[in-house]
Parts: sequence; structure tokens; C-alpha cells
Amino acid sequence: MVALGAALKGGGLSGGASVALEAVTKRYGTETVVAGVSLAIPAGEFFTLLGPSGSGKTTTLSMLAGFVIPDEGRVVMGGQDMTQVPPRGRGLGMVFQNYAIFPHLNVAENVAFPLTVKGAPKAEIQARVAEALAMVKLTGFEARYARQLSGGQQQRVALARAIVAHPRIVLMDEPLGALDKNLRFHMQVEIKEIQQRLGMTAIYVTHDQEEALTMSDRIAIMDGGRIAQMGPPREVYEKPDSRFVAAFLGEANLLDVTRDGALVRGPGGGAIEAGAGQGTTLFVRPEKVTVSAAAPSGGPNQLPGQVLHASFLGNVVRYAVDVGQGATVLADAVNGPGAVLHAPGAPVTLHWRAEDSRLLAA
Ligand SMILES: Nc1ncnc2c1ncn2[C@@H]1O[C@H](COP(=O)(O)OP(=O)(O)OP(=O)(O)O)[C@@H](O)[C@H]1O
Repeated sequence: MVALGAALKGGGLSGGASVALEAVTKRYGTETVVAGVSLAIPAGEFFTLLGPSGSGKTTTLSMLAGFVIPDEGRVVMGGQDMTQVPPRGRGLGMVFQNYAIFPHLNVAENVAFPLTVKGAPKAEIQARVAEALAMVKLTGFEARYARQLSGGQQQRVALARAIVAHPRIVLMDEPLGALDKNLRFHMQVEIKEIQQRLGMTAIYVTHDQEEALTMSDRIAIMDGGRIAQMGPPREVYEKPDSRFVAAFLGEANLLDVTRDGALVRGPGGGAIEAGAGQGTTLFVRPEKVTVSAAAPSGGPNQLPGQVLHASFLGNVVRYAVDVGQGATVLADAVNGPGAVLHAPGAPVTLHWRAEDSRLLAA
């Protein structure tokens, strides 16, 4: 029996490596599916590519993996040009949906696979497999086969296989796609914990905005093969630069406003003071809008309206308020102590702070 410390010597907890894409483009026929994408991910960051179906997330990740070679641009890892290096030479951990665990190998053999193909010593393989299975909480499942595991357990085996060799970079494409909500949440926490413990750089693909917001240090929102916006979760959620990003990340009120010199006016003609930006679309999140039964006091950012619907969501009541001129504003009120319910038809006044809103151009 070799001590774990000795067996892991050399690999150890290796930390992450930086990753960069430099003006990377990929075309299929006449279609450009990734259009001049550049990004720089520091070592140890949890970075997420988020976007609708067909926006180019998987193609971007595949170029990082080496499954797809870009037509233009460079892929750089740990400062080295990897653009032409085949997947195996990149030393990455990967969890791809179509890269399922092998049915003819048991759990231990599946997890051992990346080390076996490298010809690692048996003692090291045993120690590392035990360690990886402990991390995904599957100790005791070594002899089982895929058919004897739940979907969540299979995905944890795939995760253990991705981290067993302590890669500096791990790529994950919708790794929790097949799971139900509870298990998904549990696995999100687990993946993040393992990533932090090993210090790996993680690049994660999802189309689930909540998942991206909870797990990531930074998010790149993709649209039509380009990065629409990139930044920490809170920044992209609260300070979207475009209608697309505002609407893609959760609920957003996007109101047409008019500009009259320095003065901006909302649907009812009321004065608007927006936090930042230029343009004629006012952005404000429903949870930043308060609903009151009092009449407008004449200050800015107040819109009189009439409740259309009040949807009881348990912890929150979501109001849809008709503010005239065909415009509806959503407002989320926390169902806290003494919360008052405004019934459909009730006249209300909506209000928000200037710093919680933005003017968007497109
Ligand atoms: N091998 C291929 N040949 C031709 N077109 C492709 C190929 N792979 C991807 N595409 C096209 O490239 C575009 C981007 O696909 P990609 O899989 O990168 O998107 P995605 O954002 O990951 O979408 P999803 O969330 O649905 O997986 C799509 O229009 C897709 O049809």
C-alpha cells in the first residue's frame, strides 16, 4: 500500500492554467458559427459560456478541446499555442454530453481510464481513483456498471473521470443537462466545490441562466457566434448592455421611452431618470420595481397603472401592471410580513430608483 501523498507526488493539487481565445472564427460552409471570438480566462477561474441554442457555445468549447480546429485565430493554454494540438495532447479534463461513461467498464475502470491510457503506475491509479470517487461521493460504487447507476450517479462518474488526472483545465458541456432540479442544484454546488479545491480553471457551457449565475466567476453571453457581453454574474445581470442580454438573463422590463433633449419620458409622459446608458429602451428588473396603492407624488421614475394580474409564486407576488399606451410592467413584491396584495383592477403606482435602471440602445 503506497501512501496517498507519495502516490500523488508530481501531480498533486496542481492548480489551474490560463486559457485564451484570440480572434477565433469557425465556419461550416457559408455559415460562420463562431465569429472572431476573443477571451482571456485567468488560471483558476470558473468561466461560463451561456446563450441560446445555436449561438456557438459547443463549437467554442470544441475548439478549446481540440475536436474542432478554428479557421482563423489561436487557442492558447498556459501561454502555449495549442491551436493545432490534438485533444489528447492538451491535458484537459472533459465532461461532454456525448462523451458518456463506457458501459463495458465498471465505475473504477471508467474513472481510471485517463490514467490507464497514459500508462500511470497501478498504485497511483488506485490512489487517484479512490480520491476522485471520494470527491464525487461515490466511494463504494467501484464495481458497478453504468446500467446499475442513476443518471446523477453516471454524471458524477463522468466528473470523477474528468478530474482524476488533476487537469489544470476542465471543460464541461451541459454536464447536468439530464438531471432533475434538486439533483442539479446539489451537483452545481459539488462541481464548484471540487473546482475550487483543486484550483482548476473551469470552462462551462450551459443554456440555463440560473446555473450560470450561481456557479460562475464570469459569464460570456453568446449570440449568433459572438460574445454579446462578458463579466461577473452580478454585473451582466444588473448592467446589461443590450436588450438581448437583459432579456436572456431572467425577467426584464424593456420599455419604450422618448427623448426630448436631456429629458426622458416614460409611457404616461412621466419623467424618467435612468442610471446609465444612452438609448430609448428603459431597462429595469421586476424585483427593483415597487408597487404601492398611493397616488404618484410627482417625482421621477413613477408610473401610474392598473394591476392586470397578480401571480402568487409563494415567496413572491408577481404583478403585471398596465401603464398605458400598450405597455405592461412586471413588478415582483416579496411576500414578507404584512404584505398587502393588490387585486387585479386596482390602481397602483410603480416606482424604481434611477440607479436600478438603464437606457439601452439596442
Ligand atoms: N459539424 C457541423 N456542421 C455544420 N454546422 C454545424 C456543425 N456543428 C455546429 N453547427 C452549427 O453551428 C451553429 C452553432 O452550434 P453550436 O452547437 O456551437 O451551438 P450551441 O450554442 O452549443 O447550441 P446548443 O445549446 O443547442 O448546443 C448551429 O447553427 C449549428 O447548426
